[in-house]
Amino acid sequence: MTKLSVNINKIATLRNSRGGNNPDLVKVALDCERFGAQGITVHPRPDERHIRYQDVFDLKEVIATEFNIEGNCREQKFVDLVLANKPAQVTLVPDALGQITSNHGWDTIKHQTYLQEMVALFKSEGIRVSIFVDPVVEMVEGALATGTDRIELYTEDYAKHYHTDREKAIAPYMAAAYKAKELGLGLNAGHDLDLHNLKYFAQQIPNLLEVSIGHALVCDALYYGLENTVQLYLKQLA
Ligand SMILES: CC(=O)[C@@H](O)[C@H](O)COP(=O)(O)O
Ligand SMILES: NCC(=O)COP(=O)(O)O
Repeated sequence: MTKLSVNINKIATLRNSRGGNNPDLVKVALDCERFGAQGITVHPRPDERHIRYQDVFDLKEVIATEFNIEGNCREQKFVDLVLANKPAQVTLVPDALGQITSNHGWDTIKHQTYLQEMVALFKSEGIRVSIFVDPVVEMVEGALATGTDRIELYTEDYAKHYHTDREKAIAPYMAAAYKAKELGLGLNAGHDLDLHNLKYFAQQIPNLLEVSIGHALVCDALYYGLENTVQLYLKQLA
């Protein structure tokens, strides 16, 4: 079964817009768990525009499901944060400073030696590692050589083209997923997955262990409420 990890970045964005603690990020995380989510994802960025570094410590105290921290390991502050909190999983994402949102995966061939070092560091602390990659077979093969446990397929392109030609949109993801399966790499996916495109993705990618979903899920919660929305997403994965 594919696990749903709710990315709560956008809850932090809303909270930060007024400087207080409404909505309460920790409460929302606990409610997502209570409503059935099997994991919580955060992606702290260096400017702390949504998730603050302190949020990670606060969440780690209380989260009972799988805690996934995403970010760029080129920033020492991120590495220190992950090592101090020892989440179930760290997802390595190669974002530039000030980037609005993630827009590409790692080049696992060019940065292989560096990634090997980072993967070994996190794994030596008992943290499962996932590397964010584009749906390109060579990048999956390169990921294997880093020693990573999993890869996360960057799904923006799939989401963008789903409504025009979903067979064509899913094709590179299926090729990457089958390569990961053949190589024994675990498979996650995320970015712009939503209530329209999720079911087909999960049906076509049978070895999908986890999806992390934030932006669309939080938008849907405005209309359906958080509990219904988490349930609706879980239903797409059933
Ligand atoms: C790695 C990934 O695709 C997501 O974590 C996405 O980057 C969310 O980050 P923002 O909420 O800052 O857009
Ligand atoms: N790893 C992807 C993620 O956590 C959520 O991305 P999005 O649903 O906010 O696009």
